[in-house]
Amino acid sequence: MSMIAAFYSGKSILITGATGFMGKVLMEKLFRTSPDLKVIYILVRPKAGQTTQQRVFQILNSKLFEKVKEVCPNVHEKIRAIYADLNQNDFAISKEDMQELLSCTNIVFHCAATVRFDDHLRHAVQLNVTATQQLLLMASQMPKLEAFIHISTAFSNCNLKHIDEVIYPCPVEPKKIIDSMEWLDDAIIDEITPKLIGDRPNTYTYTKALGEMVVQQESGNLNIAIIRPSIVGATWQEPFPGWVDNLNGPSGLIIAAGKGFLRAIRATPMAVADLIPVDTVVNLTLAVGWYTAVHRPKSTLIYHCTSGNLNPCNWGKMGFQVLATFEKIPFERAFRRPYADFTTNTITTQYWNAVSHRAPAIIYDFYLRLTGRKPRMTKVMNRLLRTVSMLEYFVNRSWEWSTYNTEMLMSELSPEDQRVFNFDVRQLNWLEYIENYVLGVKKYLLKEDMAGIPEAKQHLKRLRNIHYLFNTALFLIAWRLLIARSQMARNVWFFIVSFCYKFLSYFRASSTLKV
Ligand SMILES: CCCCCCCCCCCCCCCCCCCCCCCCCCCCCC(=O)SCCNC(=O)CCNC(=O)[C@H](O)C(C)(C)COP(=O)(O)OP(=O)(O)OC[C@H]1O[C@@H](n2cnc3c(N)ncnc32)[C@H](O)[C@@H]1OP(=O)(O)O
Ligand SMILES: NC(=O)C1=CN([C@@H]2O[C@H](COP(=O)(O)OP(=O)(O)OC[C@H]3O[C@@H](n4cnc5c(N)ncnc54)[C@H](OP(=O)(O)O)[C@@H]3O)[C@@H](O)[C@H]2O)C=CC1
Repeated sequence: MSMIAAFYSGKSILITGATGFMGKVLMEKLFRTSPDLKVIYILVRPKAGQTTQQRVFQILNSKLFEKVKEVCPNVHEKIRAIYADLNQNDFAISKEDMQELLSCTNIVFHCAATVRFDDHLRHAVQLNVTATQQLLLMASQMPKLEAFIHISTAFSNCNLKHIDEVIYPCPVEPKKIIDSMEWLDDAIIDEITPKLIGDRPNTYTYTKALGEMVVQQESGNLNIAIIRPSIVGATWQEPFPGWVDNLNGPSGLIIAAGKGFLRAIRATPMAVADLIPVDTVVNLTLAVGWYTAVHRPKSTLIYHCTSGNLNPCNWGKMGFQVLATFEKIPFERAFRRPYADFTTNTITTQYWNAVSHRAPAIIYDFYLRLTGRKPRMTKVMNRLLRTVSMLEYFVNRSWEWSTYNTEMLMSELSPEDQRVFNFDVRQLNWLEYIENYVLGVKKYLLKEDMAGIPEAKQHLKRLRNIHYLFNTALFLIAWRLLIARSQMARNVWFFIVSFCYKFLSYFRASSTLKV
């Protein structure tokens, strides 16, 4: 019997960010492996016209939860959605709900965050720093609390090259930042943001680093651990391979490449692609929850959940495998044939952006206008290129994360726990994983049917023919213009034509002789 699974039985667990990518997989695994847990409280806000209950209903009725319903048929009764907005005081939780949370919670998993790179500093601080502080305050009032697990990111210290499992302080104290956000106006915040984030690339990584400092400073007597995942990708094994439900990280780029919008990227092929499957992160998180509660380490332990130092893969290999998978499993209605290149040169990037991205978008929009439709491709392309430019920082550098605590924890697990809560990335076969990832993007994000693959392949053939025709026409036009202007070009042209004519005449004469 798994000790970790047994540990969660009968427990009341509080999860923030349960409606997010990682939160859903965390809930799924908990219900599937510990169906006897008492209750999972989730802090949810209404969104996109859905009430909190409707959101939970939708999650539980999704494909991700199909296996859970077999193992834990009363899952609806074990999940308690609590109306909450982490941007508000006391999270806008009602008094009764707050009382219940404070008196019953045994374990907290804090996953909620804004993961947008371009979020305004005020908002990123509110969610990634202030809300963490408030949650810790709540946790300190929970008499039954056994462990508080905070999800950070391996990139919180991406300004460093080698990162240990320790908290690195930021120059300005988080408390000062929180206070200043109360009274500074947006214009001043905009002005000081570059100075505050320093050599980090965005407000996300900066505020996640501040969040860690808050955890350290406010930990008091709590049993706390911090998990730092790198780039979280689709599921590797559980509950089934390839599950993904948002565009973050590589998923959006896989779509953009598969649909033929993105054909070149400024990326270093040899740089380490530190991707980590979401189920691996969740398995480590649950193991850390158990270890922190049962072994009560004296200090806050940080666990790196990364792949680079144990089973490295680089962006070149990853890009190549993504492209190879498109050959077998193409996406439907592609704009152009998927083709791609990595370049590390800024001028080449600008050239590719103009020739391979913007020009086809402009031509397509011209075609849309001619056929009486609204042009849209240039706008889509501009947004895509903006997104790509924000991700470039992460595909042109390599980091080294030490993983002593993570490896120590692995050695502490029983063989059964190592199997059920597997977070050993050395067992990951990248080629297989990437193929399943692309397939998952097609099925779960794009919602495309496998039956459409032959038609998608036909469509790609048509695109190839259009591409050849277009290039030939372009060549002939360019050549014609050149001939009109240059005597030398004319001479070359007549030489080629007469050579071809002689060759054909010889060929015809020799075949006549044979007859
Ligand atoms: C020698 C080798 C030869 C091989 C040749 C192969 C070459 C291949 C070259 C190109 C093909 C590539 C193939 C793919 C290969 C894999 C390569 C993958 C590279 C992946 C890089 C990932 C780096 C991630 C780093 C993460 C580090 C930190 C990790 C964390 O801790 S947090 C989680 C990460 N967070 C995020 O990812 C959030 C990022 N997103 C944002 O911040 C915002 O969305 C935004 C980018 C600022 C855009 O904001 P907007 O205001 O414009 O609005 P919105 O968010 O609504 O989105 C706008 C439109 O953009 C779409 N979109 C959103 N995200 C992505 C995305 N990641 N990729 C693509 N598109 C995205 C969104 O859908 C909107 O679209 P619209 O509705 O049509 O307008
Ligand atoms: N994805 C990745 O590549 C990585 C993620 N991480 C970390 O993992 C954690 C989970 O990330 P991930 O699941 O990918 O992120 P998502 O963006 O998918 O989920 C974020 C979650 O936070 C919730 N949330 C945001 N704002 C509020 C609010 N004001 N009130 C209540 N809830 C709110 C969201 O709720 P709602 O659905 O209502 O918006 C959602 O449930 C984060 O801490 C992130 O920093 C770390 C490394 C990499």
